[in-house]
Amino acid sequence: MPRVQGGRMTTLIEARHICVRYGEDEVLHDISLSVVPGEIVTILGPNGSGKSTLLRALLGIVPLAAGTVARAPGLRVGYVPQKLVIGASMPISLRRFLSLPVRVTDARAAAALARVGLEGKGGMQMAALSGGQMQRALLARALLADPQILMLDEPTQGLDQPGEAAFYRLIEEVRAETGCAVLMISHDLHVVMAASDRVICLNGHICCEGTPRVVSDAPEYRALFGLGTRGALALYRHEHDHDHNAPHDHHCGHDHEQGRSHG
Ligand SMILES: Nc1ncnc2c1ncn2[C@@H]1O[C@H](COP(=O)(O)OP(=O)(O)OP(=O)(O)O)[C@@H](O)[C@H]1O
Repeated sequence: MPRVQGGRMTTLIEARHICVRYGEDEVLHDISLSVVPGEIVTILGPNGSGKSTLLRALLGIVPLAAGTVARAPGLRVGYVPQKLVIGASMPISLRRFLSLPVRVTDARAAAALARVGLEGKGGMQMAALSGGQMQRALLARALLADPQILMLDEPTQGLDQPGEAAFYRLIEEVRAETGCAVLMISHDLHVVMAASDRVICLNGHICCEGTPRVVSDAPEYRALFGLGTRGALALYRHEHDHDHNAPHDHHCGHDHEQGRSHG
């Protein structure tokens, strides 16, 4: 169960030894992690390493083959999916979108739009929003839940670098104002290193985790992401010096406890 100290919840979400299988494939093996109020935790990993599955397991929308996920009672989650595809054939205004699935007052909708820099844009058609505006719209809707934790699945995919940096600045502002925790998936190493309190490197299992500095110095991280400016490319090439096809016994030649800031 999430820990409670002095009447205050110290853990919002806690996964213990979770495994997820799709058919025969075990895509997540023995993952344990927790998120406490106010921290920004980023999950990094190559394509197909199970990042989205992990978020969905934490949200309770994929079944667990093993392990447990505990959420603080009544936990309010704001979920921002990777992207929302809205065809031009589905006319819906931004204002109406904000009332899906829960109707909100005009005042709350206006405040949420103002918070994400979309003041006065409620009348726009969703299909007409730019990529950056769409991500802000998704964030505005997530904020209407008054979340204790925001869960963001690669929220800046497809944005240019200034758009991406602006989006993460916005996330940090929201965290500072509301004290909500943030658990996000990102591919952008620079942003991750600048904006996260804690980084978790995932590749079916947790390869390493800790503060950005600890993780960026970890051999497991360097093997996954390469060094220096090659990093982002190495991510996709997945040059890893240990064998993930071997049984997931965590005998990867490195110490998984090293670099943990929480446990
Ligand atoms: N509903 C599903 N049914 C079967 N297999 C799935 C399903 N969803 C995901 N997978 C598989 O599980 C693995 C992990 O997928 P997941 O989307 O969690 O990875 P990811 O790290 O988020 O990838 P990406 O960076 O490409 O978004 C992949 O091999 C994927 O093909």
